[in-house]
Amino acid sequence: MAFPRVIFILGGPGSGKGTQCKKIIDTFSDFVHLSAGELLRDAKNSGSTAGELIQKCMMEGSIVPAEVTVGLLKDAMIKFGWEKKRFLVDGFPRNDENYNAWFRILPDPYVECCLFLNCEDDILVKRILGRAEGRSDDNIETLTKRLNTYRDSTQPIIRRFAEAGKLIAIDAEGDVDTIFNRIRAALSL
Ligand SMILES: Nc1ncnc2c1ncn2[C@@H]1O[C@H](COP(=O)(O)OP(=O)(O)O)[C@@H](O)[C@H]1O
Ligand SMILES: O=c1ccn([C@@H]2O[C@H](COP(=O)(O)OP(=O)(O)O)[C@@H](O)[C@H]2O)c(=O)[nH]1
Repeated sequence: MAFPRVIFILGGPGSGKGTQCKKIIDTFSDFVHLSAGELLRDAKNSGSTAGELIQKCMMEGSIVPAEVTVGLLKDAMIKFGWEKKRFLVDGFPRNDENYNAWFRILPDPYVECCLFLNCEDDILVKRILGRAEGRSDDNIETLTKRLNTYRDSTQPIIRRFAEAGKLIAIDAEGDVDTIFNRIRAALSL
């Protein structure tokens, strides 16, 4: 049985995960972009039973329980063709619970690497407060909590990938195309 190939994309809120994933899928047709945050927002808006919990976590800048997120990611991968594509899993795994659930629930998927978009907090804040998507969590109060969650829960996961020899760190400061070229070079695309 073939397994899906996965590249996790991590980085702080506003580090450019969505922007760079879009550029990758627009340029290379064998990639599929799965944003964990988008899947959660879609589930919330479609009246899923987990909707209230998702809304609460997003407004608190905390992390939705893994069984919800992994279920959505798994369903999306199956929909796109489980073993045929290279999946860019954006914004996940964000904490130990996410990380452990991924490997517990999914049948030993092949994780190529974790791409880490590295960006200082002051730039993250500027980008998020300038993002014009009308997201209810893009306000300074929730953003402060998201940055704390990123530091306390997600950065240890990034270190975990580094220790496993699976981390590709990218300088995510600069213009969008310069960063995209760094990613292409790092992934040999
Ligand atoms: N390299 C960059 N320079 C300036 N602004 C950027 C850059 N990359 C992304 N942005 C902008 O910053 C905001 C956050 O980017 P986004 O890709 O949504 O980040 P994330 O998915 O990591 O939260 C968006 O408004 C986006 O247009
Ligand atoms: O695997 C995930 C991905 C996202 N989120 C929630 O969704 C929010 C927005 O995440 P997204 O990746 O869309 O945006 P970012 O914060 O990186 O800009 C986060 O603050 C979390 O509350 C989550 O709980 N688990």
